Amino acid sequence: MDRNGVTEGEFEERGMNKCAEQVSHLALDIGGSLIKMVYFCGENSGSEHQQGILSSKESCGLSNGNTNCSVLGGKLHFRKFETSKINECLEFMSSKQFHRNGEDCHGASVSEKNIIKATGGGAFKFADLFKEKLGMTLDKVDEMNSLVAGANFLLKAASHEAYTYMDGQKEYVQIDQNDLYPYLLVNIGSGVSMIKVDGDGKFERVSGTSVGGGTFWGLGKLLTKCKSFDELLELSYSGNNRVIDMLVGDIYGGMDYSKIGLSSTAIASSFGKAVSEDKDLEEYKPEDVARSLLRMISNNIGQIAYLNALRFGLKRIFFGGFFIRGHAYTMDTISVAVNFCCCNAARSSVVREVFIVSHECTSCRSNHYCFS
Ligand SMILES: Nc1ncnc2c1ncn2[C@@H]1O[C@H](COP(=O)(O)OP(=O)(O)O)[C@@H](O)[C@H]1O
Ligand SMILES: CC(C)(COP(=O)(O)O)[C@@H](O)C(=O)NCCC(=O)O
Repeated sequence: MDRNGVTEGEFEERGMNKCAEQVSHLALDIGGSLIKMVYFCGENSGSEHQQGILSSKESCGLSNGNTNCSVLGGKLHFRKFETSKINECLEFMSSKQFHRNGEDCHGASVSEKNIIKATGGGAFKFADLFKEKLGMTLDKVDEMNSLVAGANFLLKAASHEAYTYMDGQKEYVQIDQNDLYPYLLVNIGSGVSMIKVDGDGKFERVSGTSVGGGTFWGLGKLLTKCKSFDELLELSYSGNNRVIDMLVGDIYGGMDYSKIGLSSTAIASSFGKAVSEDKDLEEYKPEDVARSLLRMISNNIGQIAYLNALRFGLKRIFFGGFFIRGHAYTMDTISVAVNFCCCNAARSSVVREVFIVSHECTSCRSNHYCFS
């Protein structure tokens, strides 16, 4: 896309340079697969964003009477880096001189400015590296606490943040703040955590599974030779899982097993066809393998989530984490898995609503949130 003769990459780059002096908040989530970075970049005075919803004090989180901050509006920028390429993240931070930012807002000492909030396992693993390379100290924040606080905040403060996804239809839901709790939060990252949330700061991690986003990407990489996660996702769009999965109909001669509520098209055994067919991996199309894998993992997560909702009598499940990435087929499979379990449960279903929490800016659909 071209904006006034400036390509998108340049646009972002120029914006970044412009805001190098104006970054007022910076925080990191260093997970098993990805580093997620967020920073707030204020707009110059006189810009069209003057009417920003963040006042100078609010945007800087100040309560000490310091009104030096000139930020009136701006953007929350989100960036991601692969955790295995942490040096790219360090180089980015260094090139943007993040460790020198904040004077305008905080009037803080150099040592105070060099402390940044960080969550995820990497906040522990890489603390020394950040100190050594950038002179920054990571102020570690517990990842479950952050996850729940973030989900509660988004669900309450941002409209159009959660949506249901069924049969290709994305439907944003209006959350009644007085009827939010309890809910099950399913975070699909490298692994999967399932958390029962009862209120602000009131939660319990009730379950999880190691078969998560890392499994999809790891197995997918080995089986398809894809070089990137996006390539693997793209591939799964065009695949047909029925080529490799063993369906109920394959076992029952094309018929449903209606007595126990299984249709002929239901997957009886993921990758099961590969057992009876005398084929090597190379004889299967990578797109079919990718599709089977995505269905297997998404189904499994959906089913475990459903069982945990049933276990605690929860009527809502929210799914989040970078595995989903707004990918239609992933969301559809998760929704179908939950509904499949509901329909097949012996007693009446408890789960009534399945929501996917979005990751994008709800106003411009890009990877930053706009405050204007
Ligand atoms: N660009 C990407 N590179 C690698 N993994 C990605 C990417 N986009 C989405 N993913 C998926 O997201 C998962 C990581 O999700 P995330 O919520 O960031 O977890 P973590 O905190 O463990 O890194 C990966 O395991 C992979 O399945
Ligand atoms: C250890 C973790 C909390 C780390 O979070 P992540 O980086 O995967 O987002 C997560 O990977 C997890 O909950 N794994 C599942 C472990 C299990 O319940 O079997």
